[in-house]
Amino acid sequence: MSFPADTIKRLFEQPLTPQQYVAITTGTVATGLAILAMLYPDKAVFDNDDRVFARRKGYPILGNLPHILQNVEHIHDFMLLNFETFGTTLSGSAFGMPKAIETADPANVEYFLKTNFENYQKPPRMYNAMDDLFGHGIFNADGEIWKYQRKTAAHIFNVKNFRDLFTDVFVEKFGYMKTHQLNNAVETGLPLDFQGLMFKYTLEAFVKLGFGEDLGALRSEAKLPFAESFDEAQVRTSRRLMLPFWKAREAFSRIFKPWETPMSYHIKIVNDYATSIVQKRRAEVEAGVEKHDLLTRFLGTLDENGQPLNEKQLRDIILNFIIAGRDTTAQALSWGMYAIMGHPEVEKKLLEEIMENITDDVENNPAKFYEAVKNMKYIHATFYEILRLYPPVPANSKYARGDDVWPDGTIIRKGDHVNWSPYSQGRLESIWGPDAKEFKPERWIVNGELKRESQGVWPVFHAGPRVCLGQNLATLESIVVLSLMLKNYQFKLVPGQTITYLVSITMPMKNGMQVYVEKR
Ligand code: HEM
Repeated sequence: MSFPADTIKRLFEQPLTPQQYVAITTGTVATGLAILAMLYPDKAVFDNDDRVFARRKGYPILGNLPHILQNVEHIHDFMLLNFETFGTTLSGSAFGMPKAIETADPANVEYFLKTNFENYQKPPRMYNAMDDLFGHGIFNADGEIWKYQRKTAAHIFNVKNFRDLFTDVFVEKFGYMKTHQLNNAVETGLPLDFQGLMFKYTLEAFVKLGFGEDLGALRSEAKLPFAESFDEAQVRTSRRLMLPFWKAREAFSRIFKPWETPMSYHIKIVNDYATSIVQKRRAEVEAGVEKHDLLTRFLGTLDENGQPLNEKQLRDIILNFIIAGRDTTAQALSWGMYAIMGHPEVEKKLLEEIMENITDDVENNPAKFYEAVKNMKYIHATFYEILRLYPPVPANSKYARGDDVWPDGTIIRKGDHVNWSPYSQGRLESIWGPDAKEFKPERWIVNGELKRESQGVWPVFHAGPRVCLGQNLATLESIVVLSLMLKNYQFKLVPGQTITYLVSITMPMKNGMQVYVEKR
């Protein structure tokens, strides 16, 4: 049977009813989706990459996006599971996200962070998502903008400062914490939030040695509004990085969830704080007050264009250094105490070493303290082991400027995103052996000597030209604090808590950690 041409013409000329319009549109979209689902049955639509990667099977059109959404609250363990199940170099594709190659292979990590450093930069997507909080500070910069900041800051981390200034600040600020929060917890018998206290301590200590200011974080009962907003802005920044379409999602939230405080509110609070520090220092410099801290150095520095730094550049520097100096070390101390409380045999060995080296005389003399720390192998081993299992920067990302081939043969193309996971690397049996998930500081001591792993095997402080500038500072601070705490107090975990991580730029405990404190 065939329709005469004038019948077909009449059918098309008739206006469609709304029902017909909906039916035709739905039919067209459904057919389109069905065709795309056939073409992309287990990966993201338009992912036409012809390279073969080990990977978790995705969903039609959406690829791995549903897996990511399902596991967003424990993404680091999900990544670990993927590496354990499918191999140490993988790639998935997720709708709305750029092509990413994920690796936990130490040789690859060392290669792209160190050997072929020039070929890898921070991902443009990351600059964008992190811009509100980090601006063009050291963590969110490459090239000349990164170089002048690294060069300027490096001057601060010299032996003289470690011996004469840093240890002094760490011991002094511990003294305050001891006579206030810790002794108070002993006397009242009430639990305290250990992580909350560590965040206050490291903030107070870093602001003092970095910017020459006594912030009063330890004096304040409540969390400072600056710290509150700084933490929230970091969590939101990490969501921007992990999930697609962040600009649309945030615009949607502003309209449909008007009760939520917007990112701009938190950014204003942190900006006001950073700007107030800069203004105060400028006034001091004008009044002829001499200081030699990090901020003073940056006030005398020229940027990549040979210009003195403006308020925005200085604000970026302050906030980047606070995250570097506060969050990472507070988390290392919190996860560290958690691990020590769960391993009395480690605590006993630590105490023996502390009692032998940190006598009362040493405890009250920062220069001697600095020297004594150098002999304490077991506490160093414990610190490395803490970072292996609980790396404060648990995952990270780069972007390939050009084609490349990795040591394991993986083909990299210009524009690929490269993700690596110190969290997974620290827990893989293929790297650390069958006891990989156990807390064993002894693995860092071989024939009585402290052993360091290569930066590829243990990238907790990054690797190559961008290796963490503060690693010795963080190690000294952590060892001073752990020594003084364990020498003076015994900590007991309040039962019934869930201790887990919060997914953020770094790896804080999600609900803090309540402990009882007793005098030793
Ligand atoms: C346990 C404590 C710490 C850990 C685990 C840690 C880890 C890291 C990591 C993984 C990076 C690379 C970040 C990236 O570019 O993606 C980094 C960079 C950096 N860290 Fe640390 N850090 C710690 C403590 C500190 C401290 C106390 C400071 C003191 C200011 C500091 C200063 C820096 C700086 C300035 C950089 C940027 C280096 C560059 O890009 O050239 N860090 N750190």
